[in-house]
Amino acid sequence: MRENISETWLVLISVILVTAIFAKIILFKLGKEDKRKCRLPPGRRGWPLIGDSINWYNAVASSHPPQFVEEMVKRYGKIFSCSLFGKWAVVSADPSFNRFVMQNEGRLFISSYPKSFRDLVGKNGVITVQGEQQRKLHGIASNMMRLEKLKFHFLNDIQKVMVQTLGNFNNNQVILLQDVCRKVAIHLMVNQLLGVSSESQVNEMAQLFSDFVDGCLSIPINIPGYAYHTAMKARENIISKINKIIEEHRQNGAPTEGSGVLGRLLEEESLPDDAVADFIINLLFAGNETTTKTMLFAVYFLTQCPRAMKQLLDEHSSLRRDSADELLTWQDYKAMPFTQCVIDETLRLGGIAIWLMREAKEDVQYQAVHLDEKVYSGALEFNPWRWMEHENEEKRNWRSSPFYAPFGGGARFCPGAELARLQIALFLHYFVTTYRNQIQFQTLDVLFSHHFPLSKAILQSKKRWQEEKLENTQISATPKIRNGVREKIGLTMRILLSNEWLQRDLGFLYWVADSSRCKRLLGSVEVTFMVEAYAALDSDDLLYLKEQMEAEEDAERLLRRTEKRAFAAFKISFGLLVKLYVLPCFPFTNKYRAASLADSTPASVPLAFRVEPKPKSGIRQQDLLKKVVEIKPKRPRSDGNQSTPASQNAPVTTCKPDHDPSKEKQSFSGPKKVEEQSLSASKKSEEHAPLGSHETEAKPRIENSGGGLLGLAYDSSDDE
Ligand code: HEM
Repeated sequence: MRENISETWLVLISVILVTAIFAKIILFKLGKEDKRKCRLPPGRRGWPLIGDSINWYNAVASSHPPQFVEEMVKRYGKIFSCSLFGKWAVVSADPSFNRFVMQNEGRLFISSYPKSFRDLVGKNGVITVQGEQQRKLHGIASNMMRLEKLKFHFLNDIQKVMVQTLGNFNNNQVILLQDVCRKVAIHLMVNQLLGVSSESQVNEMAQLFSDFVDGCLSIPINIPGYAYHTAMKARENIISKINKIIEEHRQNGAPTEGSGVLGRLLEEESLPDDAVADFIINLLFAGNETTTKTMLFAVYFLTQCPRAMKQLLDEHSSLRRDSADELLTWQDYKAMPFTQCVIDETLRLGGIAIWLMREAKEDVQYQAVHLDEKVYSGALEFNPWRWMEHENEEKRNWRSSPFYAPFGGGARFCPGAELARLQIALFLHYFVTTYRNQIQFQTLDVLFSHHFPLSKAILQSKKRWQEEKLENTQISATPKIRNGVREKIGLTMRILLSNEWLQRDLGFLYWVADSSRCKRLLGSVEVTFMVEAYAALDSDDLLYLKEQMEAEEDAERLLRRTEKRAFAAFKISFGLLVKLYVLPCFPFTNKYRAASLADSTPASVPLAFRVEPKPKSGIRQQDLLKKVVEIKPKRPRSDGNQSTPASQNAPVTTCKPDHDPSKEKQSFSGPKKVEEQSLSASKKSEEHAPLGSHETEAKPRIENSGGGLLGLAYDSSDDE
């Protein structure tokens, strides 16, 4: 009996609990639980506690960050409310309201950051302080980096660092573009903030700065092994170095030149030591990642848009000094109008500072106006020429325009804006003029590793790329992206045969990296051409092969068998390589020796081709190759293994007319044709699109959508 009673109670309690939970869910969903809702703009509460946090996060981590906001704007209007990370938030995509919020900093709204972040960047820095103190520090920062000071204190130093850092990259190395930009930006920071210039000191500080910056955007777990912990340690070390410099400065007086922002701060201002250290660390945080990303995105967009690249190169070639050691002058910097358009367009489309947080009873402000089609026609295209249009003159004023605010506004307007623009312009100058041959005719494969830390496999692959001393063949890799999901890597191989470069697509392989879910999935394997067979054969072999191929069907059978074997060899040789999703991108000197394929994979090499050389016949090698490769390529499989877009993300950025993947898919008709195809596309667009013109065929197009902070992508030839 007792047992029965307690069971009934248990059931009753469970029913009450479940009902309460459901009631809570329903109330949350109806938005009735929180009375404040009626004071908020239209919107929704979403799921209890979680609200829209997952949707928000998925969008921000995807290749199209504004996606969530776009959807909400469609439903509720440009200012809406939602629940993010357990708090009510107001999100604004309205230019005028955004401006109002920025102008009312400190009055109606305040900038706010989590405690873990404040602990790291320092409680006394310009970013973290409020009110009078913020105004004071902001004034100092703006004064230190204002336009008139740049020509005296920064112009030459930036160039020296640039020349030195870029010069340290060896042409025979495969270097990731993001590594280049990161290194340049960090070295600039060390030099300009601390005035340090000796190589060993710069390297030591660069490592500390780099550890610090990594931790700023990481999960705040202060336990050894975590990036945040490493960053806290780096912060301590940076502070002790700064204190040492302060001490030296007090003992020896200011150095005559090159004392950096720190030296000038000590000379001109009277801040307490701990405030000096936090001031420097705040600048480091605010200036480093933003500048790195802008450099990276600028080169990425340019490589997707040969017409813009050409115009930029022309502009900079006309500035090139007689002697390589001669530095650019301030007049040179002022004579870069197109470069300024490229910078503006990169800042607009790249979404570097994609959202700014303000607290006013837990409000969030979001800026999505840069990609608003109503404000910018062809908003998702990289179109630097738009900034030359008369109608955009007003809009372009990045200090006051409500439609273009890459550096924020109001009391927290970026004090480093002019400096950043100078750095990026000079970076573009030295980058494109130094590496023009590598980048002029090649697509630079830039890959963004924001989402994932470099895995061991990637590092191994990178090492392998660097170690291989490959001749006669160049390989480039391109990520294939569909619906915002990085699906696989496409490899293109160029082989030097009889002084002519043949170019073939090797197929797309292996790992699917689902950027929104941070997962790696195994994709299908396809090889469409027997390129490896070219590599393993010399022209005599090919002639012999031709003789062997009397009957069409025999030839086809033989080729199919060879293709299979060649692919097996390819798989072994490149198995590791193709798992890259951080790409070798620059300079384009990866080489592959034909023999190395055979050497490394003796069991799988197509033995049928290992024949005695025959005397040369009059048949032209390229006709023969044409014949060989015109055998119908394997069609890509469309079975369940084929990688499918796992996310609902909108597709991503690409520049269409200059890179037409459909051409790559055409049957191969001789090396010249391939070269012509790739060159004529860019040539045509150059010829038919004069400066400032906007014919659609010449204008680089960003397909579907894009421009997010966290990812950009490429056309997928699979889509056809
Ligand atoms: C392309 C590069 C850059 C972009 C896109 C950028 C963007 C921004 C934006 C949007 C803000 C406003 C943040 C807010 O309102 O909460 C800001 C603030 C700031 N930026 Fe930049 N920035 C860049 C480069 C730099 C550089 C090179 C420095 C200095 C070395 C710098 C130093 C600062 C500082 C100190 C603040 C905080 C100002 C304050 O809170 O009073 N930035 N930046």
